[in-house]
Amino acid sequence: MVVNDNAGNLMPRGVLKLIASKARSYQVHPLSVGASLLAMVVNDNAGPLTPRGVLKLIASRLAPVRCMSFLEQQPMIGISFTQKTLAARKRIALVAHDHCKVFLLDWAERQKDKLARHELVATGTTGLLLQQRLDLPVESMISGPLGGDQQLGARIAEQRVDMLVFFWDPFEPQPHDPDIKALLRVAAVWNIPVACNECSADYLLSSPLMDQAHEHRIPDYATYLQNRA
Ligand SMILES: O=C(CO)COP(=O)(O)O
Repeated sequence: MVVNDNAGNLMPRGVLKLIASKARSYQVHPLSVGASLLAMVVNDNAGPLTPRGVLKLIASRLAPVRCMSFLEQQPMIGISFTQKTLAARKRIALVAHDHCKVFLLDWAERQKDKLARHELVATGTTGLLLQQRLDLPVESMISGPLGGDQQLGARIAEQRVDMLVFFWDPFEPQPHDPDIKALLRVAAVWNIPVACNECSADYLLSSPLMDQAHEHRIPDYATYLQNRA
């Protein structure tokens, strides 16, 4: 689509050069599905372009560059995993952006009995509001935009947080977007359950795993350190 936009206005040789350079830059995509999809995208609506030889050239250049299937690849490059037991009493991190705080507070009040069985930790303002609404102990980090998301991320990496309920705002950019992304990323790295809205948070809390010890898979950092020595 990108390649063919305004293609009608371009002279044939210019088209060739432009498409070839774009095609080359896409070719480095490491996943075979990306390359084959691109081949398809580039060839969609290719009719207006001439000569026909150009199309053949592009299609051959964009044909899948790797044949390795996803199943043959390592699950995550260079990472081995180990099992860790999560205790029945979970350490739950709670976070909400300003426009979502009312949803988190209402949800937490509705789920108060279940939340009371676990340890609660939150970013600064969210924590203060939760404590007031629930009358339960909530450990508060500093406020999110001042580094609270990063503090929670560090706790996840240290395996001191077992679950994240983060009602992030899908409509507003945040000044600390990189911190938010980092928090969500590290939660994925350490394979902890994450809920991003009321519905997913209800699903998490209604899981039988909430109130029992269970195993989950985490990166095997100890073995990595041993092998590195
Ligand atoms: O900004 C936040 C998360 O990204 C939330 O921070 P507060 O709980 O301090 O408002």
